[in-house]
Amino acid sequence: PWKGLRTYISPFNIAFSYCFSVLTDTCSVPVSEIITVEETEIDEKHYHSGKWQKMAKPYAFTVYYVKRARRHRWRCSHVTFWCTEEGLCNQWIQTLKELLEKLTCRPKHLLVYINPFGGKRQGKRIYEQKVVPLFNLASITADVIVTEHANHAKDSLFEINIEKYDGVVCVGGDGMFSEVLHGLIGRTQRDCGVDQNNPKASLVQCNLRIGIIPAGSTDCVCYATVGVNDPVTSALHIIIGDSLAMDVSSVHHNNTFLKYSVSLLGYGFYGDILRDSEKKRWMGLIRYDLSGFKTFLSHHCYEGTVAFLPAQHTVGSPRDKKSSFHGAECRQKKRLGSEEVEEWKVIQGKFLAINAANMSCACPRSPKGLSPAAHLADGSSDLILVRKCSRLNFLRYLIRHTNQDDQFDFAFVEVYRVRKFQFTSKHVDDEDGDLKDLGKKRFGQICSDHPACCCSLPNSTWNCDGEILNNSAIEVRVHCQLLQLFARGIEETPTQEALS
Ligand SMILES: CCCCCCCCCCCCC/C=C/[C@@H](O)[C@H](COP(=O)(O)O)NC(=O)CCCCCCCCCCCCCCC
Ligand SMILES: Nc1ncnc2c1ncn2[C@@H]1O[C@H](COP(=O)(O)OP(=O)(O)O)[C@@H](O)[C@H]1O
Ligand SMILES: [Ca+2]
Repeated sequence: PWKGLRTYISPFNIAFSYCFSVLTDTCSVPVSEIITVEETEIDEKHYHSGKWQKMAKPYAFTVYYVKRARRHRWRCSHVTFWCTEEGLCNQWIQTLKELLEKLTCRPKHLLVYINPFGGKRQGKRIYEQKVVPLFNLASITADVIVTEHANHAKDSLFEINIEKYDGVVCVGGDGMFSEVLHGLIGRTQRDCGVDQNNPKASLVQCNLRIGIIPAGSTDCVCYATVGVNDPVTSALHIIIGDSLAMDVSSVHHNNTFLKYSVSLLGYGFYGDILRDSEKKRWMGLIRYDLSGFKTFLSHHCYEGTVAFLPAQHTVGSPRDKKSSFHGAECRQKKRLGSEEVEEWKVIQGKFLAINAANMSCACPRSPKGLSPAAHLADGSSDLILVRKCSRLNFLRYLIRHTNQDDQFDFAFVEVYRVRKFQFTSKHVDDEDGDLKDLGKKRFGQICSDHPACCCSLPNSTWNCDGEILNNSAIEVRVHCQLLQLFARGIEETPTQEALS
């Protein structure tokens, strides 16, 4: 019946493998990657354009599906199928729609937060121009909140009736994602009666998944979980209902909850960059380069003690060559029995940077990230200690984040996979004054007393996913798979044929 077809679909494929094959360009698309199926109106012009005239009145339907493009990008593509029998055409539409309805992982109704001031201030435009048309195509409805101030999204998640949504979408950068995550985790704990201030409490997993439409400055969470910071790709992962579990670290100070962290928790270098760059927010994205350069020249180191609990339950090490990223599967060897003794390790010294990476922290600046083999969902974090060294050595260390060389292969760099850690500065936090003033003054000054080595300063601040923490002494614990994203992890690069 499919005479004169431009494209041909095999019923057998649908029946047996939930796939359809487009024989003309031989591609196969799993039903799970079909965005939608629509009846196609055939206009008079099209019909009389010659090609179809010999055929009886044709009927057609269009399948919209995910097509992979270069460098982990996804695009919406479509193919139209024609035939002369109305009944058969309808049957195809019906069958495909039924198959799609069985995919219960797909969201229907979403709550969207847009930070209009993130990154290049394009959040609203990106959402309206790139995401809305795709959500409409997929019949996804959304309630949209454009934030009016910092913490708007977080606070609103404590009040809103979240039960009617299938997910929360944040349009912005890592800071905006962090807000939504605090709102969602905080709300879940409140609803379940768990006290976030108790560092030993076992937190309850969130039911709603979060989708990130990248519109920020670093977009590291999106980049490291999708493979690219591209709004269309992220929208498509949301539409097809992908899920990716991820670990979340809780940060406490003196039995008081401070923050959660999913990507980088950094003291010293990244803390100083962030503190300096916040004053330069008006500059946009280059603020990080300027502050980075300035912080690099300042070359401050900080004295303190790091105590950590090595992760014995995980497979693999931070020094593995191949990224052990792959996603949702939790690569735990075994659950630790409560009778197993926890052995803390203690390291004291002067550090240029202390970084805890819960994920690779890959971003456009560093495509393999701070800890390329960090695992997203194994209940561990990679703790990187960069000890006092010369500027030249620190520069060599930084440069290795941008190429294929091993950034851990230095005598002054150590890396551990941990479940918990604590940091205490040699100089105790003085909340009401002296040190803070000192802290304010010291930024920007290039140490002239010790030009060759480091200038030791009392305290830095923690950079917690792009937010500043005011205490230097912290206690950190990784919560395995506390959160789910609309993502699937970074796919193996498809072969050239698959792309053509
Ligand atoms: C010599 C070049 C060295 C480049 C080394 C780059 C390593 C970059 C790793 C970045 C990891 C980022 C982890 C994610 C952090 C975000 O959560 C967080 C918030 O993001 P948001 O603004 O989107 O909300 N972003 C940040 O904290 C920004 C970190 C920015 C790091 C910039 C580093 C620039 C270093 C420049 C050194 C220059 C030395 C020049 C010597 C001649
Ligand atoms: N309407 C708003 N006005 C001011 N700040 C906001 C607003 N909405 C969100 N924020 C805050 O802006 C900060 C940075 O946002 P983010 O989207 O991460 O952009 P960037 O990647 O450029 O830092 C976040 O900490 C968030 O709390
Ligand atoms: Ca992890």
